[in-house]
Amino acid sequence: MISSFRITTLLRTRPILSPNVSSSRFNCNGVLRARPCPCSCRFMSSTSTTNDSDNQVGVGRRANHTSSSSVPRKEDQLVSSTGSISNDDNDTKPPLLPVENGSGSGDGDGDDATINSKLLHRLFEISKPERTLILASAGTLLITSSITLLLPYACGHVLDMAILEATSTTTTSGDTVSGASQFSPFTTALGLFSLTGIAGLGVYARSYMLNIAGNRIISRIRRRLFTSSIAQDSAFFDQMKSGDLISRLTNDAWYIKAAMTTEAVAGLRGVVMSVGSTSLLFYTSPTLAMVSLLSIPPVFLMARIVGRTLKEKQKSVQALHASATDIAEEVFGGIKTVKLFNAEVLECGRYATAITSAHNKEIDVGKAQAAFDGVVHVAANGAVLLVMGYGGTLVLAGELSAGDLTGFLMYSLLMAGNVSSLSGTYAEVMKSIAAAGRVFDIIDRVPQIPSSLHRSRNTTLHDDTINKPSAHERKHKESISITFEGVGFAYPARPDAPVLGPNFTLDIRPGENIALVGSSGSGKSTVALLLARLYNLDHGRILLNGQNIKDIDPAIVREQIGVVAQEPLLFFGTIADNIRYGRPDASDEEVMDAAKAAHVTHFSDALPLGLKTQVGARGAQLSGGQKQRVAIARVMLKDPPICVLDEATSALDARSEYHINQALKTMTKGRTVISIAHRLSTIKEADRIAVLKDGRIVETGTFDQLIQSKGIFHKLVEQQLTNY
Ligand SMILES: Nc1ncnc2c1ncn2[C@@H]1O[C@H](COP(=O)(O)OP(=O)(O)OP(=O)(O)O)[C@@H](O)[C@H]1O
Repeated sequence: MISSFRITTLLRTRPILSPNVSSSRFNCNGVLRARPCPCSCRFMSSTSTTNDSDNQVGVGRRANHTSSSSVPRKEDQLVSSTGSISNDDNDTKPPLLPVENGSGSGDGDGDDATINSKLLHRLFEISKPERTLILASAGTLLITSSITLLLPYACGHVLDMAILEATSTTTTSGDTVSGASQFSPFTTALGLFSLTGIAGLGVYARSYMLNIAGNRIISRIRRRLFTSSIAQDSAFFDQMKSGDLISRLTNDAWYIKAAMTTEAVAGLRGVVMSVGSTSLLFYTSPTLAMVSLLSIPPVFLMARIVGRTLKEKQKSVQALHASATDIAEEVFGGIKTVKLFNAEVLECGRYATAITSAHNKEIDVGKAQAAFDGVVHVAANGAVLLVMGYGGTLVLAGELSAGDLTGFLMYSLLMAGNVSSLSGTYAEVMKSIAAAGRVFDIIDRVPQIPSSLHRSRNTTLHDDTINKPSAHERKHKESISITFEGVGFAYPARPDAPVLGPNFTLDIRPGENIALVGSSGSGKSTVALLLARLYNLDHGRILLNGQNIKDIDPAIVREQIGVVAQEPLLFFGTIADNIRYGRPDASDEEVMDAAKAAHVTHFSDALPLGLKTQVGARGAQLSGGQKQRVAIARVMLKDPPICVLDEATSALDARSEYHINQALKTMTKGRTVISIAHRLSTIKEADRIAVLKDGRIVETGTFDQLIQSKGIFHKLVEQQLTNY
């Protein structure tokens, strides 16, 4: 009677896996786990590293990290990524956007299992440098798991000793039984506590090492991803949403980090603890062990079904989050336009729709996960209760001691907890595989046009060596001739709407200043973009001094060309930083000279910090004309042999324009200049004017010749003069 009462009391002190309380929040000692998950999910600690105690018994402890807000952001360094580059315009074009098959394996073939194992293999590869740390942290499992596995045995033993003592006391009517009096449960507990202290140290070491490994891994992934993204050609960026790229850099990279650290060790711990506790179950009572293992088949079956669903659904979740991020980014970048059009409500609605669909999809994922948690919960608790019922009967029949049953129940709980934890790990790894597919899709994408990152390419594809920009070699540039020969081009995003061609031909002599005119949208800026090889041609050739640009390293081509764009983009930093963008190794004096020549000092001198004044994100703190002057100074500092001035002075007042034109005249002396212009003031300065219409040059000549010929140019000028 007494012993069965004590067993019941003891069992009551165990955490009861109530359906109302998420067992994920407890360790096996029923202690509420203190650290919340970094995202707003309902689960507890699973931050950057594992902090889970080995004692974890509860089920369904997985965290659901799909919220972008949950993901820590980190500025990353630019590193080199190199690879084989197709340099052939006539190559079969690769898909503009990464194929969303999640294979990330480059070939995209194979069944699901093959793709998963390829991706896992690559994840291991990417984590290789942190192998020692991860293995060391896994090694701590030997200590912590052994101690954890010892505790149920010790508890059972303590209980048996206590029962023995109590029974002896009763039967001897007050006589003390020798030996039993020396047993003190408290001293035993104290001894076990010191062991737990050692296990605590092991948990600390594991957490500490995984934190380091995790951060290094995520940093490496983000650097590689950023490098591969930035290396892509313009056609890629025309179609890829920047929000999607950011989402891959943040959310997806975070998932991979979790898989390779927290989940990997959690998985290993799950295996060690499951195998350990199962062996001890068989050691204690093989019959009871068989009963308790009944829970495993439904858990694994469910894990397999749910794992697959999760992987697929997770990809949509990430894509939907990317769309929402894209909207946010666009709105914040264009906040003035939004406000000027009172479009706050519209934008809030747009964002709400996007983020709601992302979260609805997440709820969908949650449903699958909840069903899984439910099955695991019932299976695990069912098995424990079965053991309790059957084991209790064995105790009553005298075939099992109360201590053994207690130890057995504790091992059952350990096993159930770890099996469910293993299934959870499987589900998380499936999500990480989905994320890895999205990340490797970009990392593996070979740009059609090599970027300057590939210049000093003597390393392998995924080398992490920091590829510092080579020191600008400032050779004295000779004038360069430019020839467009039978060019045909349509933007890859609009392949059915040719902009130039089918036979766009133009010869520009070395040192010539040619003005390109034509109606809006006729393709003038496109000519400059093609010259700088930001896009590949559909057909034809562009020659610099007779050499096809596709046979020259694009970085070298771009070094020869300075473009002052219609809407120049400045970067966050000071005015001086932005000018120095033209030539990073320029001295302060050279920056100052360029600033003076481009009349930047006219406005910067009036600012308290002069050239050290911050321009804000995208140069938002400067006026349009000021931005143009900084952009001109940037090109002046670059000092290239070919200058493309795309409405370079359109935002300037007449006086500034006059001064800058003088400076540009000095700067462009002896250089080949393409002035893309609508304004007469620019056109008149040109040596020759070429009129662009329907994708080809329809007239060329000097200003006077074209006026006299009374052709298209004459009409354009007339229209402009009438508008004045
Ligand atoms: N990235 C792009 N993707 C698809 N189409 C584009 C892209 N950039 C420009 N276009 C289209 O190509 C055509 C030529 O554009 P381009 O900017 O070269 O004209 P432009 O003559 O410089 O015009 P403007 O004088 O107005 O600046 C336009 O119809 C434009 O809509």
